[in-house]
Amino acid sequence: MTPSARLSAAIDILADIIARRRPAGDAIKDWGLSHRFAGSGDRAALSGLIFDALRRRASCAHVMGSEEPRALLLGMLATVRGLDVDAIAKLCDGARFAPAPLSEDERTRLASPSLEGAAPWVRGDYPQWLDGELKAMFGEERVAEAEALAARAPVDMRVNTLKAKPEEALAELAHLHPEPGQWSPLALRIPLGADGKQPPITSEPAFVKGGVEVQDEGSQIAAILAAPMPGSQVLDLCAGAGGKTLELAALMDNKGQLYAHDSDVRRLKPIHERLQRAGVRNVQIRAPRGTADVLSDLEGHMDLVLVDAPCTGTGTWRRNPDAKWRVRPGALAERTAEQAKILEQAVRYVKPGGRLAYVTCSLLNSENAGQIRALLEKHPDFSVVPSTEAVLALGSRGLALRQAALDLPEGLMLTPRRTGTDGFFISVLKRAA
Ligand SMILES: C[S@@+](CC[C@H](N)C(=O)[O-])C[C@H]1O[C@@H](n2cnc3c(N)ncnc32)[C@H](O)[C@@H]1O
Repeated sequence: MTPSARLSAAIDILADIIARRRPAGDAIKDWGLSHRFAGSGDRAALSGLIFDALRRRASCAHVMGSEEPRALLLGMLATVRGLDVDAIAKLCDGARFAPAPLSEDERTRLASPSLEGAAPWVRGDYPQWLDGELKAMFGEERVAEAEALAARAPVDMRVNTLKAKPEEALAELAHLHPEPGQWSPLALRIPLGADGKQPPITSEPAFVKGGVEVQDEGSQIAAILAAPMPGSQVLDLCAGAGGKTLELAALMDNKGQLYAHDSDVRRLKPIHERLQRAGVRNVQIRAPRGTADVLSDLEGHMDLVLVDAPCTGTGTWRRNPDAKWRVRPGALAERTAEQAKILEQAVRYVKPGGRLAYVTCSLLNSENAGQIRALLEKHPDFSVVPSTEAVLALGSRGLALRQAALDLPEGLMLTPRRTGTDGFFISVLKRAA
């Protein structure tokens, strides 16, 4: 496909995503199925165009004075990709398969794209209704935080120490130019290619053999700060596909017992194959079975309970820019109610003297510090482990992480701007002995 044809197709797909409020990945996949002539390079380029436009949807609309998919893509070419008006006009020459030529108004706007006087949610590219929540968390820094959330994310890998050493994985992936992580001793960061293209990591022998996993460095840090001890009893209450379960098992060096549960059996499905590939041997999967209480025998026995709670996912907008425009106030209310319920359940499993780690990939106060404050009010036998202590699990890099993160009385907030990771809230609590 020519660059013009790709742009034209991207406009059509973006229209579908916006009109039907559907996930971008699904729309791109469907388009690929009905346009078999497009190769993988075409699909990658289209994804890059669409995701970049979604990342900057509000500011592109402001620059172009229009919410139309064409306006969003043209605005993105000027503001994100730095194309000048002549270069954009060349792509839009009205030829077969190319977008229609630029109008006079489009030319004027693309010649001097400006965000002067735009509201914070336009400059930061987030839904207006979230402004209060983000202000509560970041105050006047919310635009800068949101701008960092609108950038592309690198690919982070975690070395699975059950199968490989960090230096071995670095050597095996050398052709992808990985760099050691800034905070997690297990992290490798792989830079993105041109157009934001990700390398096909899951086809790499290092991945297939279980030596590395794809996992954002912030997520890695969350499991490390939870500090699961080898030989201890640990419950991963919201295990999902097992991203953190695998890391907890590696941190425990396969020693002790790790229980993986999720209320949704479908979410747990991939965990079986992933545990095998990673060489994990100390996990018992406790899948839900109708109305049976599959965790009752764990009550009061856990050294550590990890709650990797369902949340709005606002911290992962770099990776899921379409999700930020789909999230609704009703979803936030639903998530906070679920979180409170899950925390209430989680405390039952923590033994006296044990710990509870609460993690979200949300930046919103009501899903993070608000939940911890409510828990502490109801359960005075729990207290927050001070961040100075919690970060020691990271070794010598811990104190630097604490300085970089937003250090709240209830826990640490990692953000793309502060720590170069996805947004994660991590609170470690201790139950009185
Ligand atoms: C953030 S995801 C977990 C991601 C996973 N820990 C990982 O690292 O890959 C949250 C999970 O919580 C699960 N969940 C929602 N409500 C729950 C509940 N009441 N009890 C247990 N799990 C629940 C969801 O099904 C979802 O898989």
